[in-house]
Amino acid sequence: MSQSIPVLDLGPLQDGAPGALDRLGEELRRAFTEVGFYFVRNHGIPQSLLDDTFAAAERFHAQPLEAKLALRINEHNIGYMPMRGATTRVNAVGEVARPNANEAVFFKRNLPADHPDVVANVRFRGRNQWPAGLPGFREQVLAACDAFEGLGLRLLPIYARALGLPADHFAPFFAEPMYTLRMSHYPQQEPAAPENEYGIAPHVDTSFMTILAQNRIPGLSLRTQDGDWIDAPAPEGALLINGGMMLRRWTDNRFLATPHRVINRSGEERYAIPFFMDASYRAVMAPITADGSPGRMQPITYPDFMTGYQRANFHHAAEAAGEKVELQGA
Ligand SMILES: O=C(O)CCC(=O)C(=O)O
Ligand SMILES: [Fe+2]
Repeated sequence: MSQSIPVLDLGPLQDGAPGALDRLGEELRRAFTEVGFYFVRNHGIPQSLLDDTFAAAERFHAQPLEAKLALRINEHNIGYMPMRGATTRVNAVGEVARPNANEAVFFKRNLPADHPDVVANVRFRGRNQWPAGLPGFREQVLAACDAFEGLGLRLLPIYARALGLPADHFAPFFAEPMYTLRMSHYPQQEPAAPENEYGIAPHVDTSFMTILAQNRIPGLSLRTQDGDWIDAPAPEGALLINGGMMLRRWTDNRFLATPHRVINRSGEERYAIPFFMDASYRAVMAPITADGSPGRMQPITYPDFMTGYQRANFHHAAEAAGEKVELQGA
């Protein structure tokens, strides 16, 4: 029914206003049962930090291709993915799309070389790959990761209330959240570009929570429950948040994972910085059902889900063609 994206204002919660958490919980429940996306205002991340992070993303992508290719994306989904380097195989609207017209670089939690998971080469627990010639870049990315993670953690009590649970329900599952910061660059697509060429083809994220910062250039749209595509703009001071397959699954399909896509025919360069956040690596997510019953899906961990997802989407034909299948939000 709702054709617009709800806006949640975190201000009253910050100020300790009575009833604020329950009110936001109800707004979030509606957002995730009707739309699957919401904006947050008064989210606590300074605009200057977002601006500086966009500047860092532009500096990264302005490097010569060889410098970026030196950081080529690996099995942990960390590193640089070249322009048209991946195709969205699991296409939310069932069409065959061309390789995505964007380039992106992915970072995860910055683990030290002697971390036990790094030493054991645990999948999705690899070390970040940093560019050699960009002073200050690493510090900026780390500051952005800390800020987005902080916001994600502050939102968890609202998710708990939206599901009728005690405010601290999710805390033990997010002791050390998995996350991926993606810096995407969408070049202008030619007006004459084929219909099935997207900046990013219609897809559903894998994440529990995606916090999205966009620069001022439009291009993102989402598909409503009615099947219409509506624009998801980037209003000043607001961040856009959505849920992916992990949220849908964990909530026993009660919360939506809404398909979305990017087309950049704005005539300008578009940058976006999504932050995909998930539970801790070893946290077991058992379905949270309305009546406390076991639910339809098996309990699962992040690595089990991600490896199963990748296997399900693996096409030998794609591999033979040297094509990388996009891992959304790994
Ligand atoms: O670029 C955007 O605005 C959204 C990108 C996106 O959906 C993704 O990276 O999963
Ligand atoms: Fe996405």
